[in-house]
Amino acid sequence: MISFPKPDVAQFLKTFAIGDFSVSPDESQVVFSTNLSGKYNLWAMNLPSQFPVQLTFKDQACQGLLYDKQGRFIVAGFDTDGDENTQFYALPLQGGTVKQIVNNKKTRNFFPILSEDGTKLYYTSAKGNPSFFNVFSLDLESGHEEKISEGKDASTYLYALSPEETCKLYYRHFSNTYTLMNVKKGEEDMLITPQTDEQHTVNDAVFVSESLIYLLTDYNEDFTYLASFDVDKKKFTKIKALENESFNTVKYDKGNNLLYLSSEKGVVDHLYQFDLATGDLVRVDAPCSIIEKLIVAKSGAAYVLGRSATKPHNIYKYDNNEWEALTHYAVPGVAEKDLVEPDIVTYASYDGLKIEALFFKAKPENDNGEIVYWPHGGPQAAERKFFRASFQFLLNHGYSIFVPNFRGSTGYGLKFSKMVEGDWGNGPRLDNVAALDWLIDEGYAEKGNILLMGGSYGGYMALLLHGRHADYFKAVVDIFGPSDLFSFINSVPEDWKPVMDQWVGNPERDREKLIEFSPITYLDSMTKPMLVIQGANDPRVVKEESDQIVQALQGKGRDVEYMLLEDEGHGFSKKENEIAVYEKILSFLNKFSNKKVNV
Ligand SMILES: CC(=O)N[C@@H](C)C(=O)N[C@@H](C)C(=O)N[C@@H](C)C(=O)O
Repeated sequence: MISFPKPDVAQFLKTFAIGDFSVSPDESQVVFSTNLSGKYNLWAMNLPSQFPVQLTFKDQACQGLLYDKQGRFIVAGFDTDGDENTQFYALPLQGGTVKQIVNNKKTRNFFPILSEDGTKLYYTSAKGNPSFFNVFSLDLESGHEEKISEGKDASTYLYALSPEETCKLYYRHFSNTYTLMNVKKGEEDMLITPQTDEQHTVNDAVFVSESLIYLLTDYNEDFTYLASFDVDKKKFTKIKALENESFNTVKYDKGNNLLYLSSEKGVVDHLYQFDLATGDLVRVDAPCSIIEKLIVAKSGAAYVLGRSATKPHNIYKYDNNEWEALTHYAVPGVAEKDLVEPDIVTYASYDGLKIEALFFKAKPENDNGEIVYWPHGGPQAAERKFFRASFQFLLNHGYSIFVPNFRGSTGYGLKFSKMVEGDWGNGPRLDNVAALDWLIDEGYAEKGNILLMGGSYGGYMALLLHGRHADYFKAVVDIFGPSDLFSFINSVPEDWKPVMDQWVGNPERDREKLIEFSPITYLDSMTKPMLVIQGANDPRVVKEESDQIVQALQGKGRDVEYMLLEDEGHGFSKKENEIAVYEKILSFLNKFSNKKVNV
């Protein structure tokens, strides 16, 4: 029998992803943004056919995707090569001709919302107010545009309209752990959570009538619960909480008088139906461990975009108590059983704080004995049970991967998430050191023999661990990590700047701390070979953050390779680039593998 070689990097990375999706009002079409052609474009399935047809050829990732409420056209946002300056376009249901409807060059635009009759597009924009944003109403027939709201003390987004459009809901982002919503009815402006000086978040809300809103908030609690706000009575009511679990999405099923709720519990998500008449909350078994988007159609059918550790992005439909997969993405030629499901482990940090981590162990037949240590990005994010082609191909090539949800991560309550604020380089760093010691004590790794790799905040942490604890590692990969917190604070998008004080620190007030927390302070001890990867258009962690650390280390004669991607931002959206990046990473790591890899 003929034998075939092991799957290579390209094969794993030819697993396609889905960035966003929407369902037409009559449920006859599903549109989704996917990299099926190697670059992100919109594709559609004209149901019941699941054969996808390509609608756009812009080769750009989509942000903001919705149908006209009468199902006559689609609105989609695209940026250019990762610059995050999203502009809006309208297109016919069968694609082809795309018409640009918002063209605010070099400006960030967000959250398109169409009026019920499809004549008006509401959107939030940095135009004229780069820190706090303005909201515009654009008449799609005449092209006349009106500013309807001006953000003042926080980035302010138009979030939703009531069914008859008499109320507008605004979302205000003061920091990642302090977000409020206000409802505006005529000239009256009301907060939908009680007034307090205690920081809390409102992370989703839905109108079920002109005057009743259901919202998800952690006001007065650590985990996000379901509450309601009656606009006429100005009354907030707590409805339903779960233990150590935060609701993060709420959708309304009018026909069945139900709410669909998704929740976050550590490294997995759950899905529920909440009966508004009886108050019963029923868990619905989801076909994936992470729910990235939930849509409830007028018919009551629910649509989910989700993924699991061993299953890439797919769209599923839930109807009559049954799930149907509408897309069938998988790793080409690799069975799910040959992919690795992570173990969930818990270890105690330096101060006794319990930290949850995912440990992906290479299968014995592949294992090369190497450990890749991956601090996640965000930092107010988490590594969860979701598919990463990059992890699965490294595992297939023998590398085990350890990922801790250090303090500051999401999924463990508001207090835990706040623990990184103003403390980028101490508590979270020591949680990482405790994880490294745990790996050594448990016999999984040896000091000095660990491979360190991270992206964004994870890249920052990789640089900082390299600078302060180089003796644990033999080589380091930094993917667009901030290298100097002073220059990082100065170069982030304008709307992030008001957040930096609480999130990272103030360059004057916290000068000593920011020096201590900046990787560039520790150049002398960064002695291990490094690979640095950066997207030239990254607006979050700009190219200069990588340029400066590479130049400084190369100036000292250190072994540092630099890979710059001209047409990418904060991530690798084009298959060709993604494959080149991970081929580079694999060959870099293979140089340090004790057991020569059988490729
Ligand atoms: C709403 C928002 O974008 N807030 C930002 C301050 C934020 O938290 N951004 C992160 C998602 C982010 O991009 N962080 C970088 C540094 C990363 O680690 O990916």
